[in-house]
Amino acid sequence: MMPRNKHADDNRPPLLAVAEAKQRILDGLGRTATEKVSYGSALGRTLAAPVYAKASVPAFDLSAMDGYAVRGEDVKTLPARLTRCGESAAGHPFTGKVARGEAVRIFTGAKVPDDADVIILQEDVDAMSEENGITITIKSGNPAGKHIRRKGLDMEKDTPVLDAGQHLSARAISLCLSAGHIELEVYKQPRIGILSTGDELVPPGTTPAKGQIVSSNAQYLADFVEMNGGIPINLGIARDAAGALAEALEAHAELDLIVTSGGASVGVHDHIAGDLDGANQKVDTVNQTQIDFWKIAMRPGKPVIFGKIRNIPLLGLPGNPVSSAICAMIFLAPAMAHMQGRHHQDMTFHAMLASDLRDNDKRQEYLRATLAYDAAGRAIVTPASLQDSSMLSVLANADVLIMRPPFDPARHAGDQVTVLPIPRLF
Ligand SMILES: Nc1nc2c(c(=O)[nH]1)N[C@H]1C(S)=C(S)[C@@H](COP(=O)(O)OP(=O)(O)OC[C@H]3O[C@@H](n4cnc5c(N)ncnc54)[C@H](O)[C@@H]3O)O[C@H]1N2
Ligand code: MOO
Repeated sequence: MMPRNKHADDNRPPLLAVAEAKQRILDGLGRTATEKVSYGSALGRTLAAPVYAKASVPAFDLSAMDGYAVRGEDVKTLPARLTRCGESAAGHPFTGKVARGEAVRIFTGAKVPDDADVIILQEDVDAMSEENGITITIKSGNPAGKHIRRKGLDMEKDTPVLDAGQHLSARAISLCLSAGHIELEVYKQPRIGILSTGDELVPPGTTPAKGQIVSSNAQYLADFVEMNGGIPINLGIARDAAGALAEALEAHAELDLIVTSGGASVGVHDHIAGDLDGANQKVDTVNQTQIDFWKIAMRPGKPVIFGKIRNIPLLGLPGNPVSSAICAMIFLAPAMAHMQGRHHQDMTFHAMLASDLRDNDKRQEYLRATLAYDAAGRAIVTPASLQDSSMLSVLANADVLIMRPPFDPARHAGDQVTVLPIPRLF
């Protein structure tokens, strides 16, 4: 009988699918508490309560054009001669009424005077001056109501304009201001601890000695957390030793999520999974560790881990910089959205392949690729020829990830594939 290979794990369960891994991460995360913030600090936050319009916007009927406000009955027959009786400008409304035979000079954004129901563009009017009392000639008209923005067109008083869970973009914040709000109820920013692991790592700014490398993952993850509305907490670099994870957390109890990079795989120097399943803990009950899953059907990103330590959820990302970066896009972005009460939706589209791809195996794949448009405006995607998960040079120059499901058959130049844009900041 052949001796059993110590490293083989032939009875291993099938790797967890990416979608299921994502769902299990979301299921394992709570929402942060809520707080009120001023509009100037609200960018990127998520609304915890719906926003209602405090007043109708516009608050009164406005002219959408520069011209003259008249009564429809006066311009049924053209040309029509009317007397200019006043002016309505933005911020300076005409307070009188428009009588028969009269016209009010009006400008874009100005209140439409009472009794006027037609706006005539100034291009359609002969007027000798900008004086009140002059006679003007209307050469052509517009139907009643055209070029008038009615009261409540944008929002009606007391109606909802944004739902809870809405991401506060600059657009959404300007809507809130227009709706009369200067304070918004939002989810607190999740505090995300970032721990790098590896005896070879030195912090940026340190010249690596032989065998050492500069740690680049932690800064990527910190930027990623910040751009996704969280507060990154640098937990430093843990050495490749059993129990190093718990030690690194000692001074950091107030975390909503821990993200580690490295030490996720199966080597004897990889300790994250071991630290989580209790095998490396002397007193397991102190650290309250749990492992939900380890290893998923994803390339790059196979050794991803999800678990808990001291009741804090932990997402263990692989050390390879490209794996860590892509796993953040696929798992950390939706996780952070979820913690802040928001649903994350990957925005994918289809593009035409510029070169052939061989058939895929059992792992869902995310290929680094560049995007260009041909003369007909079609999106053309070119996968990088080298896809090694250590190659930041490829990732940093990529525009999109080509997403390939497990067992995707061979694809050929000209085929349509699904692509996921890499946001410019990442
Ligand atoms: N026998 C097997 N070996 C490996 C497997 C496997 O299934 N069986 N999986 C491979 C895959 S896939 C990946 S991904 C890696 C992930 O390994 P780890 O998460 O344990 O990562 P490390 O070994 O710690 O590091 C990998 C690589 O990345 C560099 N690194 C680590 N941290 C950083 C950082 N903060 N900044 C920059 N670079 C970093 C590290 O020096 C290594 O070169 O495992 C495979 N092995
Ligand atoms: O899955 Mo690893 O993340 O190939 O490099």
